[in-house]
Amino acid sequence: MNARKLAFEVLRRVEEGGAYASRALDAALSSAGARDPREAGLATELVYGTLRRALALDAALAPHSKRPIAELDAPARIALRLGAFQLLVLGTPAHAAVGETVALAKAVDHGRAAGYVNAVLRALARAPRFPDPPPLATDPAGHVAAAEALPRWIAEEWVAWLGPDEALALARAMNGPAPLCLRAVERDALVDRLRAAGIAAAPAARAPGGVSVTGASVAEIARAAGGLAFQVQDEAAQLVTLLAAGELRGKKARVLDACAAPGGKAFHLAELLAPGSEVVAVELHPRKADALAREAGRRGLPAVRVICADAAKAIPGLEPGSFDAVLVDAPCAGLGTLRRHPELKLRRAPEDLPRMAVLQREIAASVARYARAGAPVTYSVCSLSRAEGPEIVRGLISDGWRRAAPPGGFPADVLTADGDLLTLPSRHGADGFFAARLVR
Ligand SMILES: C[S@@+](CC[C@H](N)C(=O)[O-])C[C@H]1O[C@@H](n2cnc3c(N)ncnc32)[C@H](O)[C@@H]1O
Repeated sequence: MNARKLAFEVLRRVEEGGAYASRALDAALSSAGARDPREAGLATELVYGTLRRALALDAALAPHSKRPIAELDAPARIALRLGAFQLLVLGTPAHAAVGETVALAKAVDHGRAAGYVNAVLRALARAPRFPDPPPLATDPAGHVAAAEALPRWIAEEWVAWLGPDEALALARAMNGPAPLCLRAVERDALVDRLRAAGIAAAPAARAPGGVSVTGASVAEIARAAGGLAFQVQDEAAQLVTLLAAGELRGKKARVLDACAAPGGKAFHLAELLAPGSEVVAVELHPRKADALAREAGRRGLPAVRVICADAAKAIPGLEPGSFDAVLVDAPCAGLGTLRRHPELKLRRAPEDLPRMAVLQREIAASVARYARAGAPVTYSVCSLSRAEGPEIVRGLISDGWRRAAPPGGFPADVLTADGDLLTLPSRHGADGFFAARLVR
């Protein structure tokens, strides 16, 4: 396996085919078969690093390119970014970074782009540097954007919401590796088994079912778990479910999960409730709804009942006022997950936020009718923007909802002054989530 070639092909699938980087990389690594772990590690670093740093790499390449990097054909742009990442971040010697990248470009488009890639990379190799960011004090968003290769509109949003220092720390954390966290009903037994197999595992800091693992793949964990059930799920996602379930933990209850696939929170809810409970998992897309139902069956969770429906409208078969809790884990821009999905930096646009907010507001307002009087409705997103978080809550409050107290013992360090959940990779290590628990 050639790590650079594999990374180049994965990056093309991401940019030209709209694939998720994590899925395209996993698929490419497994179809490359028996592999050298060092080459797999390099391929992973090249894919994630190039996507995370793409905007800064483009800025470094720009003075050496007659045409704007964004306007080049995708294979040339990807080759240039890959080469620049090796020169500027990995410190790869120029002959290898340039020569091997040009060889990749030669293999596509009858080698038309190779000469251009060669000339631009050679020029960069003579003066290998990123442009200096403007000072944080005078241009905070410009600094955050340039220093951490973040689109300026996201930097502006985070600076306005969280302040320049937190925005900078957050943008930096989004360029780091994402932790691996699991959820298990038999958490302590799982930690013991993983440790016995030589895997570094520890109880997560806040979620009672959470296990933090370092240095092992999911396949290695599954082998070491020896049949103990677990699910890969970030700690912040676990906290959202705990907020939604609240005092219902261990009790028989009916809970509605209005945006449910792939099912992490629905399965967690089913595990938290007493036997005889029901978790109605609603999902818009038929293929995702089918996969969710199959996975619930595979996990032996009969409490999960899947309905394929649009949660922004009346849901067939459901009685208003009939649920003890409602969770709205709404579709969102995903800005809290840039560590795991760095391609979102390039794929998202400012107009996504108001567009998502309209949908989020519609879904939340529509499904709230299914909560019985006094039952909590928890609204959550794995995104970090005011439009998708606090402003949605403000709208619901103006419609007559009020904030409910978080469940007893809920970790205080993930709660804002208003009592909403806000997790930041920079502060909590977990993914970026916003959630609010409301009642009427
Ligand atoms: C953030 S994801 C949910 C993640 C899920 N709760 C979990 O923990 O695994 C949002 C889901 O809502 C679905 N969705 C989008 N629009 C919807 C709608 N109008 N009604 C129901 N589901 C919708 C998406 O297909 C996606 O699967």
